[in-house]
Amino acid sequence: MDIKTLQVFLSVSDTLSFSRSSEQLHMSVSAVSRSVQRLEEELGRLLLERDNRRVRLTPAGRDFRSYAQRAVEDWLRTRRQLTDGAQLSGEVSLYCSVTATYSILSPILESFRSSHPGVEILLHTGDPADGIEKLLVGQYDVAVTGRPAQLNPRLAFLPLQESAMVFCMPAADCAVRRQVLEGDSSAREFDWGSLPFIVPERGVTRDMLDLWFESCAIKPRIYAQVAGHEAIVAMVGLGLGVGIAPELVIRAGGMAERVSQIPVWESLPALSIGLCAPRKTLMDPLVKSFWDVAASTFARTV
Ligand SMILES: CC(=O)[C@](C)(O)C(=O)O
Repeated sequence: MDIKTLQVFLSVSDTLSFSRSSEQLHMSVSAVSRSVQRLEEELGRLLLERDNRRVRLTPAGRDFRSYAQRAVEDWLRTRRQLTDGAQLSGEVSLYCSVTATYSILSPILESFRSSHPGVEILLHTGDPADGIEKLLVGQYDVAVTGRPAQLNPRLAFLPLQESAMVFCMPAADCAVRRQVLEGDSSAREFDWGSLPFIVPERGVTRDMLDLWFESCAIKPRIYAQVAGHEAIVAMVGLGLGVGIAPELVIRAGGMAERVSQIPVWESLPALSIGLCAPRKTLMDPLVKSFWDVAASTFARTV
């Protein structure tokens, strides 16, 4: 049994006519009929009932038809992916945080590498807050970033995963933790202004936090401004202050045990994490194929 045989069977099960299928497939009627017959012999079951007037699917034929449809679709898709990928060669440059390399990029790269073996990925890590700027000056093709409230119209954004933004404090007993626990952080009147805050230097999450401070009428005490959420989580874990970070970064990093969440009266909006690229760059078939693989990888997991 081969794919061609399955295609012949599917055609006859659609047209319910050997002669119409023979025209459709550019084969002789006897070749179509032989092909179905050989399939039936191989399976030891009758798939099509024929009499002089008409052709009908048997119950076994109906079952086999759904298998044949799946097998043919699967084959066509795989062939398309392999041939598309084999034809493409070149480089795609990516910019993202260390956390994003293993939590977001690794499943994408796994399928991309097998479907596009000729394409090389150049990966650079750094503060995700710089991603958009770097794309706009043409330094990279694609970045993993949080979605800004206002996206520059020259950029496209593909959302892949949502992550809650979490306020965190040191998990071990220390002065900062005691200071938080002295009051009720989930109450509106909690004194946030006296806590040493470790905040992102700039970027989407810094903007979110500034808005939050403003809407809650809090004048924060900024203890440190750092690049990258991993550094915030590490500093909080060391007992230096309280901070914010996407839950994904806390969970994926090595300090998850050393920080704990601070309950809040009003939470920050969730961060939409995804791929960002200049619209112009997306017209490059290499970049577009990476984008498409990312979309289908995450469509399966979300
Ligand atoms: C925005 C982003 O890339 C992450 C994974 O959330 C991060 O590293 O902060």
